[in-house]
Order: sequence, then C-alpha cells, then structure tokens
Amino acid sequence: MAQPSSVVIHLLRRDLRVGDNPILHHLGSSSSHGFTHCLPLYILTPNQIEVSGFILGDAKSPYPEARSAVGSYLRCGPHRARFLGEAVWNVKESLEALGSGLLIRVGMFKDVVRDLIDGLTAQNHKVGAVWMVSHEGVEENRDEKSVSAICEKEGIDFKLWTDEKYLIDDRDLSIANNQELPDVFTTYRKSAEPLREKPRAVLPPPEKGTLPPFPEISAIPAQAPPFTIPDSLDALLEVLLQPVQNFLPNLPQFPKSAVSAHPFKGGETAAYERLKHLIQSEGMKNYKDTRNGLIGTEFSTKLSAYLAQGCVTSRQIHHALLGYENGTDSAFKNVDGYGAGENEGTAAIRFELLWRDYMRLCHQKYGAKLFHLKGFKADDAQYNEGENKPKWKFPTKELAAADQNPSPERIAEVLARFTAGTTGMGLIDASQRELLHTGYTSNRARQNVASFLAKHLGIDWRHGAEWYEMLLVDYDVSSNWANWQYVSGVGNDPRGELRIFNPVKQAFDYDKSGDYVRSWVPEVSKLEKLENVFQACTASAEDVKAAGLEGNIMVTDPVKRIEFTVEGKPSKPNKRAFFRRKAQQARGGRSGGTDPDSPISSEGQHGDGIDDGKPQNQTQAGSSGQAASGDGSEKPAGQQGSDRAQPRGYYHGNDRSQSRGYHHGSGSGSDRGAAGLGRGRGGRYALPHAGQGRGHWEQPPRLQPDA
Ligand SMILES: Cc1cc2nc3c(=O)[nH]c(=O)nc-3n(C[C@H](O)[C@H](O)[C@H](O)COP(=O)(O)OP(=O)(O)OC[C@H]3O[C@@H](n4cnc5c(N)ncnc54)[C@H](O)[C@@H]3O)c2cc1C
Repeated sequence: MAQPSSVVIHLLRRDLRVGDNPILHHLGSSSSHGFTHCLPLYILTPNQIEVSGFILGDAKSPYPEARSAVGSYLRCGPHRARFLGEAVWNVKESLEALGSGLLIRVGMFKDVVRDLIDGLTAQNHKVGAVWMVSHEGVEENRDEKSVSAICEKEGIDFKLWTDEKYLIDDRDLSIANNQELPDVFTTYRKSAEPLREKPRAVLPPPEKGTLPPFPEISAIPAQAPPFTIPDSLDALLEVLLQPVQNFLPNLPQFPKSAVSAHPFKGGETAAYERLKHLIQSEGMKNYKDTRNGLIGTEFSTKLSAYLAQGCVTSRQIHHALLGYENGTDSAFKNVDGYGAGENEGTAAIRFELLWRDYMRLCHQKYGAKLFHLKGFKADDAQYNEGENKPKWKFPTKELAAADQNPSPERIAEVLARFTAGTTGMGLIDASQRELLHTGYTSNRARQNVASFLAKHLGIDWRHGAEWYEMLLVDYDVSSNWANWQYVSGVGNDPRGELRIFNPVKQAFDYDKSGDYVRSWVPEVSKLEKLENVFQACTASAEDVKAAGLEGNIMVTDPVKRIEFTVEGKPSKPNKRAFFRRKAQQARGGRSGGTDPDSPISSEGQHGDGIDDGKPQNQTQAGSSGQAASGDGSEKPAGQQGSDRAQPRGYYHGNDRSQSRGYHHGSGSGSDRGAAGLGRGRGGRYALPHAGQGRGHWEQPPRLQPDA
C-alpha cells in the first residue's frame, strides 16, 4: 500500500534565496522531517502590490487597488515590481535546478493557503505543515495569524521560522526582549560589538535532489479566478508592470544627461555577482570614502534591494568579506588588502548592516507606531526638555486645523511639486527625479529629501514615507519608515528636531561641481553659478534669461528659499539650535544623549546650515546667491509673499475617484484627534473609501489611529 503523503508548504516571503535559507536548509539536510513532498510557494498579496494585471480579459479585480493609507499612492511602483518579479523568477529557477520548483499565486495568504489545502487534500495529499519565516509589520503579522488560524483548525503544523537574514541573529542579541532595545543606536551598537565576531555561520543551499519532491502538477489546484499566472519571466514582468507603469502622468523623459545608479536585476544570482564584484573592484575596501557619493553604481554597495527581498543575507555579506579579509577565498586574492584583516571599508559595511538590524528591532519594539504621525515618540515624555514637538501641515481639510496656514490646497500643491521634483531646490529635485526614473537615490539624498519635507516644509512626513514606499526599489518596511521617523524628528534620533539638513550646503558639500543636480534637472544645467543650480530662484534675471528659465516655476515660485552664502556659511548662524544642542548633551538627551553613530556622516550631524528661511522676493535675489539675513523663523512654502492659489508644476495627481474604505490618519501633530475620514474624493489626496471588494475581502488598516 502506498505511503500516505505529507506535504509541507514552504511559503517564501522576503527570503527569496536558496542559500542561507533556514527552511530549505532544514528540509535538504534533515532525514527526519517526515515530509514526502515540499511545495515552495510565493504569494503576491493584493494589498501590497497591484495584481489587476494578472486578470485576463474584462473581468474585474475582486480587490481594490493596492494604495497607501495616507496619500493613496500605489503601494508598489514599477521599479520594485520589476525587481521583485526578477527575484521571484530567479528563485523559481534555482529551486527547479535543485529538483524542486516554485508555485506562484495571487491572493491573500489565507485564501491561497485555504485553496491549496482543499485542493491537495482532494487529490489525496495530506498537508502536514505550513512553514514560513516571520516578518515584522502589521500586515505581515496579520498574514501569519490568518494562516496559523487555518492550520490550527485543520490540525496542520504551523511554524514561523526565525528569518536569519540579519547580521546578528535574534538568538544572539544582547537584549532579553525587544522592549529592552536602547533608543540610541550607539548604545545598542556597543552592546553588539565586536560585530565581526557575532554573525552566525551561513547555511549552505540544499544539494540537488535533497529537497522533498515538488507535488505532481495535476494535484495542485489552479489559481483562483479571475487571475492567471504567467509562465515566463517576461510575461510575469508584463503583468506586474502594466497596471503601475503610468504611476505619474506627464512623467518627464529620462534626462539624456543622467545615468541610473541602480541598473541592477533582481534575484539571488545577481546579488552574489554584485557582492563578488564589490570585493574584487575594491568597492568594499573603499566604501568609507565613497559612501556619500551621489552618482554612479559604485559609490555604495547597492545591496539594499537584494537585502530587502532576502536575495542575500547580511551574514552572507559578512562571510564574503571574511573570505577576503582572512585571505581564505582565492577569488579575492588579487584584491588589495587580501588577508590583511578588517579594514575601514569592510568595518563600515558591517556598521551599516547593524543599522539595518537596529531599524528592524525598533520596529519590533514599537510595532504599529512605525506608521503613526507621532512616531515612536507618541509618548510626550520621550521628548527632551525644551524640545518642540513637530506641528504638521496636511494637504487635506479633514486633517488640517481650520486655520492651517498655508491652506491644505497649497500644501497639496507643494506636495505634488515635492514628489515630482519641481520644488526649485536643486538637490531635492534631482533626488526626487532620480527616484522617479530609477527607484533609487543615495542615502545622502534621502536624508536631505526627508528633512526638507518634514523640517523645512513641515508637511506630514508619512507622505514622504509612502512616496518612497511606492518608488524605492529597495523599500523595506522597517528601514524606510524608521529612517523617515529618524529624520523627521519623531523617531530614534536623539537630536530630534535639532537635526536639519540645509540642502544648499549639502549640495555644495556633496555635489561639488553640480554634476548630480545638472544631470537630473536638465532645466538648470545651463546656469553657470553653482548656487543658482542648487537654488534656481537665486539666479539673476539675466542668468535666468540666458538659461531659458524665464517663467519656470522653480525660479518664479520656489516652494522654499534658503539663505546661504557662497562661502558656505549660513547667513545667520543659529545660536539657538547650538545652545539647545549643548543643553541636550549636558542632560544626556533622550535615553542616553546624542548619537555619534548617526547614519548621517559628520557634516550632516551638526546642526550646520540651519535654514533661516526668510521669505525673499525673487527679484531681490542676487546672483551671488547671498541673501538678506533672515529672521530665524521657519516659514513653510506658501507663506512666502502672496498666497498662491493656482496649482503649478507638471504633475497634478492621478485624479482618482475610487479609494478604500478605511482611514488611518490622525491630526495628532497639531493635537487633533483621529478624524473619521475615508470619504469623498479630493483628487490626488483623496482619502481611501470602499473599494469593489468581493465578499470575503477585507483590508483592515495597517495604521491605527494614534493612541
Ligand atoms: C528617508 C530614508 C528612507 C530610507 N528607506 C530605506 C528603505 O526603504 N530600504 C533600505 O534598505 N534602506 C533605506 N534607507 C537607508 C539607506 O538610505 C539605504 O539602505 C541605502 O541608501 C541603500 O543603498 P546601498 O545598498 O548602496 O547602501 P550602502 O551604503 O552600501 O549600505 C550597505 C547596507 O547597509 C544598510 N543600511 C545603510 N544605511 C542604512 C540606514 N540608514 N538604515 C538601514 N539600513 C541601512 C542597507 O541594507 C545597505 O544596503 C533609507 C534612508 C532614509 C534616510
């Protein structure tokens, strides 16, 4: 009599690799797991990625579009959709090469798993277990619970494995539980050092033929209609991209002068190639000197997108570095520093990877506060004495105070220009356009962009985080939202409100010849003076004319003017900020004082170039870029001069009339309670309302109202 089958469903998530994969390793190396078959499965969930492209013909999707809660942006834009498709296909091919395979499905976890259990059971396959790695995130935890509940009901083993893609394994942390995590990175780092000795060994990929076989195709139920699953990579990319590629109407052409810093393909194979190249080209060795670059593929590792999808693990990076440092991997024998131990560059990489671990641990500690307007600092006691709590401006009437100035309409306009890269602030616009076109922008640029939105413009930072979520090829829920909080002053930056980037000074420091801004913002490329390139409104009328910029909104209506002398000093040093920094240091700051390990390198850390922000009439702006001294007050865009009521810029939103039936915002920054929203339309910034859900569809909020 045939042995009864026992199938383990291995649900791959952001562990899209066969190497260093704890579940595959266990199944490939243990003879006692008891499974006759293994069904590796990847699910594209309609709340996180748009799946309407998988529908053949005219059928309607049972799910609402995958859009964000606050700004109603697409959850996953074309750059990451492509990268993800490539990564999924690559792991499918790798599994096939090992004698297994990968089933791709569209749907919510619980529906797909339910269908599979029913279908396999009907074909005399007993599902013995469902295994997956655990992830942080409200939605991710909800997915886990939904599958766990089905398994419990059916008497199926459900196991969440530790996701081993971090530098220091959770089982080796110096803290007993996540509530003990220090709120200052340096404190955590010190408890984790020496970093080079901490990571566990890498798990080898299963050997060919060692994984329990893939169930016969005839036993696997088909994808639930109306979706169909493509059978080639090209077809998969087409259905993933088709609904999201026109995410920004009137997107300008990719500038001829610009080159993508992130031309990389998704997948584990490409990740290993990149890692090897970085060591062989001395990119790792030189990383400390190059990491603040803005242009090209080589100034930083560009491993983030691979790490985000789990195509490579931090400890695999660490071990590849060990092979070079210890002189044990002959592939690197010709590289300077081979066998000479850890160097500045490789140490800095480990340090950055620890930042990634830390952001994830912060997410574990604070849970859904990651998405709250008030951030991790929801508790007022978490602010330093004398530190101002941010007062946010909102682009919707529902969230804005009745007397919000500038008006919600103007803020919506400014936001549209911020996202499209037409603010008139060169570094910000260049970065935003680079992001639009390539899905990547450097860490230096990200910090400036986030600081500009949150601190110069005072706009609800979650719009920036959601915009990044849509566009970043390397979007990672913990790293993105925790970094946005950090820079916006509501997260784990002990300097909070005091850290403000002056994007003009930063441009002078990091884009010394203006090549970066000129390449992504070709309109300003003909301006000769750097200060004008970095802030077009400072150009003289003559230079504006010569550059063909007459009437350009970046000149006539910059969303912000920043005073800055060409000599590189703010025109009016901000004594107050300095004084308060000292006071804060003396007090030890929040949970232990300022953080010398801020992810921001030295020039960015020191409150330098605090923006005076005095409104300035464009015609008064001198060609030198020197402006009249400011009054020290921050004035948001729209308060400059006369009220500008007419929308400008080339992007006016996607005019969505449909959105989802939930709301998660809160006006807490202005001490307004959570408002009952989710109604009506409002163009681009309409809040979600009920979609065309099928019976069982529900999409509870990721964000809870600020408690
Ligand atoms: C507002 C903002 C949003 C961000 N959003 C994301 C995001 O969604 N996903 C993401 O991976 N990173 C994010 N970062 C962190 C950082 O900008 C990127 O990790 C980095 O630019 C990716 O390029 P790279 O791989 O070449 O980095 P490298 O400079 O080569 O660094 C090596 C690795 O270290 C990690 N790392 C470096 N800096 C940080 C950091 N500050 N926080 C967490 N990990 C870090 C990344 O995994 C990175 O791949 C964000 C930073 C800011 C300021």
